[in-house]
Amino acid sequence: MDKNKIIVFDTTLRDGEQSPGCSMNTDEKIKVALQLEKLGVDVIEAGFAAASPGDFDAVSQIAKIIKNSTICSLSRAIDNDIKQAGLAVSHASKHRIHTFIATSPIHMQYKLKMTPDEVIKRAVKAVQYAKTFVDDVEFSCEDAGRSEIPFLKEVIDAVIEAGAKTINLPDTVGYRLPTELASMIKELSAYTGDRAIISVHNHNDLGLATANTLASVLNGARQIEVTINGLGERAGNSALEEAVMAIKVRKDIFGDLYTNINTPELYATSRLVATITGVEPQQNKAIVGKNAFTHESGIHQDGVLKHQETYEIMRPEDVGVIKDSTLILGKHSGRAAFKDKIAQLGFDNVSEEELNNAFERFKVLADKKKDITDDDVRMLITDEALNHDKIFDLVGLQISDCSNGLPMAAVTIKHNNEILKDAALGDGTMDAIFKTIDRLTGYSGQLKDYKVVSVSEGKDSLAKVTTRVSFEENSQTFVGHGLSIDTMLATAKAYLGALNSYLSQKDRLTKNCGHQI
Ligand SMILES: CC(=O)SCCNC(=O)CCNC(=O)[C@H](O)C(C)(C)COP(=O)(O)OP(=O)(O)OC[C@H]1O[C@@H](n2cnc3c(N)ncnc32)[C@H](O)[C@@H]1OP(=O)(O)O
Ligand SMILES: CC(C)C(=O)C(=O)O
Ligand SMILES: [Mg+2]
Repeated sequence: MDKNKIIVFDTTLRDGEQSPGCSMNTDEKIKVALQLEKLGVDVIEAGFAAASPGDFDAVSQIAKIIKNSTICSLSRAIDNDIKQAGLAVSHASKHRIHTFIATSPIHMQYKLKMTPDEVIKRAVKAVQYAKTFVDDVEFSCEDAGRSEIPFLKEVIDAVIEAGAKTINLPDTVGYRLPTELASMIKELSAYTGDRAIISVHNHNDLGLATANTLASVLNGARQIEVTINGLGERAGNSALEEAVMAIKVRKDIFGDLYTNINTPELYATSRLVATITGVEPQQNKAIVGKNAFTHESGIHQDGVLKHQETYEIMRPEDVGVIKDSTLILGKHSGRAAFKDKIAQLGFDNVSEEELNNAFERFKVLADKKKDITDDDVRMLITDEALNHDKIFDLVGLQISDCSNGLPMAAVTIKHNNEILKDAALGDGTMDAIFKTIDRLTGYSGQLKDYKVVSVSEGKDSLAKVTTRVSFEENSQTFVGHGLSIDTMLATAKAYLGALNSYLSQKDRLTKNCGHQI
């Protein structure tokens, strides 16, 4: 084992997906997993296989596709959870089961209603059962941050004896301060020695997740559990991009410690996750926020122009932010320049069909919009990749809405080579669009969330609409994406996109596991 290597365990697809409104379908999860592999993540926690047929399917598909990262599934210390996890990851070339049970007095007494002895027995049994499926078993002491150290030592001894190779000590509720966690990890990693790898998984309830992760690394943790954009339950998890860049930038502190992360892929990964989930990182978010490398005030601009390092501790290109793009695209650009720009932006898995469609849309856009920015191109390509399952395809939209009139929408949709047309009145233009689409498709969606952002600046900016819709009572929500210079057109596309996502997931689950959603 390399003592200086920090194993990066990404849990965007599991803990990240636990963020309210961040659920992804299998296709979307596969896209994120492929990007995480390209980023150089060591372990991808692809989901919680026993949670639902959709989760099981996503973990299994990812296990079949990813070659270079270990694929892991979470499971409670319950036989059926472990079995589902074992079956789902079995296809992977490198696979792991991550099983857990809470070890803090408050969780054991009130949630599990178990004595500490029962918890140890259950933990041992879980690890032993997981070992019948895979060799690589990780055990987590949930709420380790509020657990008693002597008890943690007992659990550690017992699960290592049962075969666990990684011991995760999560600060599940983000309670600890860096000094406290540093001393806990120091004591427990010294206690564990070479018997297992100590991992940390810190939540951000007090805004200290990354500080806690770094303090732990300096005190013996050799695996960090992190998420892209810091997504995760409640206030989120420690952000992968923050922890990795801190280790890289502060060589004076971290010495020979290193990760295998290909940092120029960080920005593209962050954009992909933000686009798929519809959850944008705040503008001032470290590393990947819109303002992370923007200098507004004169003194700062003067300093950066004279010597970049006066106000920048890392180069934007180190994290994949391309600032001064030399290749400007406009209405006279051809396919070659467009293709080149896509490669420059880091997209190397684009199919010929996606490229051609995006190029056609780029030409239409270039007729309407003077400057095509890198963000416009990035969005066109991502939008093509996310909307390829066009079971219902929007062909035309007409709307009318006056302050004293009746909001009306007329929609034309292509479905199975048939053209469907209808019109409806609504309480507003959007309502009229949704009602017409519902009537045409025969599916009645409930809109749970709607967001519109402008992709770049200016009145002619592209509008990017994200909808979150559920199509069955109290069921999972599906995300749809729409991109257009016209916000209402983008809205209609996003609503149909959510329906297409629902239908293709339903179809996939029926084919793959005989389950209905
Ligand atoms: C800190 C974390 O992030 S933990 C991971 C959180 N992720 C998830 O919960 C994934 C989504 N969850 C789900 O889909 C569901 O909760 C399921 C399928 C996992 C379980 O559903 P249900 O069987 O209906 O149980 P429910 O969610 O109501 O309650 C959880 C049960 O698991 C028990 N439990 C919780 N953690 C563990 C554990 N690690 N090992 C064993 N049992 C556990 C609880 O005590 C409770 O048991 P009880 O019903 O006897 O009181
Ligand atoms: C299941 C564990 C690792 C977890 O997510 C937590 O404790 O926060
Ligand atoms: Mg967690």
